Amino acid sequence: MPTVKYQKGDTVMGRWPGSSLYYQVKVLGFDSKSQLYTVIYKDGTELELKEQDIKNVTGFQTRSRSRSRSRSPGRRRSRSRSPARTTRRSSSRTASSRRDTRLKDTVEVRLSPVVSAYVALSLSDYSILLIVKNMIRRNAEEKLNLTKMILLIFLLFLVLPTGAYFWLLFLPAWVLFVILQGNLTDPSLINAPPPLPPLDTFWDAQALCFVILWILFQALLYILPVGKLSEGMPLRSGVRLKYRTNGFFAIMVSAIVVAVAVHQGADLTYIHSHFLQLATATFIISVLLSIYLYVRSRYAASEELALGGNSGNVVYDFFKGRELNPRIKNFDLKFFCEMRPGLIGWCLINFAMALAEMKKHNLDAPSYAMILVNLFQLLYVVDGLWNEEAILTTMDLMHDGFGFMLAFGDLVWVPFTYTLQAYYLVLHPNALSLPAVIAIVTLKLIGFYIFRKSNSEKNAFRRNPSNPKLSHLKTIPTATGKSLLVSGWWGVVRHPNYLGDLIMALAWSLPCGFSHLLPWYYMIYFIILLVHRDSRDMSECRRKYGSAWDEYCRTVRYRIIPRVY
Ligand SMILES: NC(=O)c1ccc[n+]([C@@H]2O[C@H](COP(=O)([O-])OP(=O)(O)OC[C@H]3O[C@@H](n4cnc5c(N)ncnc54)[C@H](OP(=O)(O)O)[C@@H]3O)[C@@H](O)[C@H]2O)c1
Ligand SMILES: CC(C)=CCC[C@@H](C)[C@H]1CC[C@H]2C3=C(CC[C@]12C)[C@@]1(C)CC[C@H](O)C(C)(C)[C@@H]1CC3
Repeated sequence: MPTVKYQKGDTVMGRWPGSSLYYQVKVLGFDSKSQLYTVIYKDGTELELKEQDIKNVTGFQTRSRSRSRSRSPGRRRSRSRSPARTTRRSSSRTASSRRDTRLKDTVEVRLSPVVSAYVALSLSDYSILLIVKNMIRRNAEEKLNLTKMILLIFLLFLVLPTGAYFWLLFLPAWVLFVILQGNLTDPSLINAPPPLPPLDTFWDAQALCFVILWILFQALLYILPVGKLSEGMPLRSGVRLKYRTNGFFAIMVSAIVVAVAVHQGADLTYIHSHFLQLATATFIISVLLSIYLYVRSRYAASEELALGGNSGNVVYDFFKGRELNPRIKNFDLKFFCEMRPGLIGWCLINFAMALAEMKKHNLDAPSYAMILVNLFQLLYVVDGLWNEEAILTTMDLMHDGFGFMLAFGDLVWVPFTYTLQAYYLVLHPNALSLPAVIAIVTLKLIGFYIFRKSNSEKNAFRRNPSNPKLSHLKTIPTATGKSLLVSGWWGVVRHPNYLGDLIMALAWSLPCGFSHLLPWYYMIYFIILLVHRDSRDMSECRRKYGSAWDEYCRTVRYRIIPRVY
């Protein structure tokens, strides 16, 4: 390699992809075509890095002594000494922000593609594989722990590229399954699926027109120059995109329009009687949208792509999503789909189910159970839209590509499975005593309080770390320049917002009673979703923040439920 800067066999410092951490690596070779160096970390991990992600060891040793003791992140355990190890915890914002400024020069991260054994995996999935690898080793060392092993198999299944094929088929099939179950007198999540209805019952052109009209109506409300223009978090390029956060306005206008339509004689119980056809129509739209997203992502610049979902495996990338913020002019497709048609549609469907219940059982008013489910979920959605800006600091908006998973999740999964409790109650009434109502309402309020307070605390901190209202909170500085909250809600557990969300989910299922598992589906799904998101976030944060994250985990020991998990 005569003209290249680093030679085969050189020991250099290589940037760990997606972070600002450098580890000692050995150069194995250089590919002049791709201009990438193949390097090997101490634990045997091979990666391909760009020249700009490599530095001389000498510069590092003079800058910081502790750096020389680093190991690669793949091997790092909680006690490891990694380059970004921070032992000092700062309770003063000034101290941490001073350090933040000093470290600014290490913030910019340019990723080099990972091309090796895990070619089809995203980087976060790659980190999950490393966790799984560690778990297998530890499980072999310790005694086999059944729960850990189940989690392990589940995680492996989620990250394997072949998993994408499975999920592509499973998710729509599951929506169909629960919708068909909800129509049975004796639904069951564990019995064999009911026989498929004839194919033509799935299709209804009118249902498709209604869905298209609904999406266009929401798009119109979204583009109206009403409400705040909020800034998203800085992208890798440093740019901050602007988002029209007028979700609360959108749900208010939608409510007025629906009320006027009902007053004019529109029969919303159509939604209950054509639930399957509406779901099919929305599914078709989500598939078309995902195809469009995939095709346009092929023309997107590399800095516009998410870190995951760019494996080269078409099915996997189609499923995960490649482009981070696909936009048509200022119209942000991901933000719109996540916050508008499905979310507001969820409330519309719930309301229609309440009307269907009244019609079916000749009631003057919906049952207590139906009222509770409607009000609880309405509160959840309205709160999400009122605090719409906070969504800009969540994982989906900041890190995930927009592909089938989110398009289908936002447009089909949310409105057609999150409404299952209300859908179930139409045919399966459940009488509630007053004390039961009071107990369930109390539970919901507790969950909501934890959820809202913790989300707002993190959002306020991420938007302005020097916010005087947060100056009493302890923080841990990290090598990226961002700090981590280590007291307040984020000092109780690592995901207090998930805890609040789970308590609320419990309060949503309780009104439906215990006769069937179907209305508990959301609770079960949600536990799986949040446990998975938590591990994904853990590995993502470990990769980003290195040993500062390990220190956070040592200080805040539990993930979601204090002293339990
Ligand atoms: N109903 C549903 O179907 C559903 C599904 C999923 C999620 N949710 C809800 O949506 C909300 C957002 O969830 P999310 O999954 O996006 O995760 P999140 O908890 O809002 O975001 C995780 C991110 O927060 C930052 N963070 C973590 N620990 C921190 C600390 N100690 N101090 C400061 N920042 C910290 C990290 O990002 P940075 O460090 O990069 O900022 C991390 O990646 C949650 O309330 C969740 O319950 C609802
Ligand atoms: C297809 C599958 C199984 C998964 C896709 C996940 C997707 C449905 C969720 C991922 C993030 C979720 C989310 C909300 C709704 C469901 C998701 C999009 C949320 C908009 C619900 C309202 C809340 O107030 C919120 C905090 C704004 C939520 C943000 C995350």
